[in-house]
Amino acid sequence: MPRRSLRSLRAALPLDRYLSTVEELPPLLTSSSLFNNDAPLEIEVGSGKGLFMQTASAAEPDHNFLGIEIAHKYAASAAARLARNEQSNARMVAGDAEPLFQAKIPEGSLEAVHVYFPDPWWKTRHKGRRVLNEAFIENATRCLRIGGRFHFWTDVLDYFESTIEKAALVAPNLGPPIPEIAPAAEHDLDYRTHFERRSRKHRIPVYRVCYRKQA
Ligand SMILES: C[S@@+](CC[C@H](N)C(=O)[O-])C[C@H]1O[C@@H](n2cnc3c(N)ncnc32)[C@H](O)[C@@H]1O
Repeated sequence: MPRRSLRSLRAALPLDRYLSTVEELPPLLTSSSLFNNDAPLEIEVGSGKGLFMQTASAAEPDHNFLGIEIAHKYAASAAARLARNEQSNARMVAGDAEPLFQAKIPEGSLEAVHVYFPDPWWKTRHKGRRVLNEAFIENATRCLRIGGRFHFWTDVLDYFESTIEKAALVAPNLGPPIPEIAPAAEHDLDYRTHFERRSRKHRIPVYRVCYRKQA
């Protein structure tokens, strides 16, 4: 039997509760404005097809999850996953995370920021386009509550090392980098993200770190 395309799946699902453009967002992004409650808010930057958003929001029903994905096609696909699972504690924004962290997220408000397998921008002249630049690291740290977590995983060693160096310089209050261990995966949904699944299945090393913001 032929598989249904992403497009036809999306057409059948009302995504209004799960997908917003930047223009449709409230002035400040908080649990109260987005989910009408005061549960801890976690944000994923660059959700891709949304595996993390699906599994994390199901595993932590007492937390809210906002995924920010610049590619509308992927943001809609991730939102469709959440809609299919009727995940009331998670939603997607189709847009650029950087200005949102600069202007729309209150200081000290977030439980966690997740950045998994950000685009590496391999060429030296393009590395300035990496989402984990100094300004973003500073803004994300400012938006975390004391004790809040910053997770960063990648399979690009140079990106991993330079981000750790930048964080130590511009956001010393993130504290020391704490290595994270990925659990064994028995099922395709056991990976943190689609890119993590791909890397591990191809035996490509993955570098994982978590920070906890200090007082
Ligand atoms: C390499 S993919 C990884 C996707 C997913 N995190 C995973 O691990 O499977 C990086 C994603 O980040 C998104 N992205 C890049 N820059 C972004 C930005 N400034 N704001 C939001 N999303 C961004 C890209 O569109 C892409 O979907």
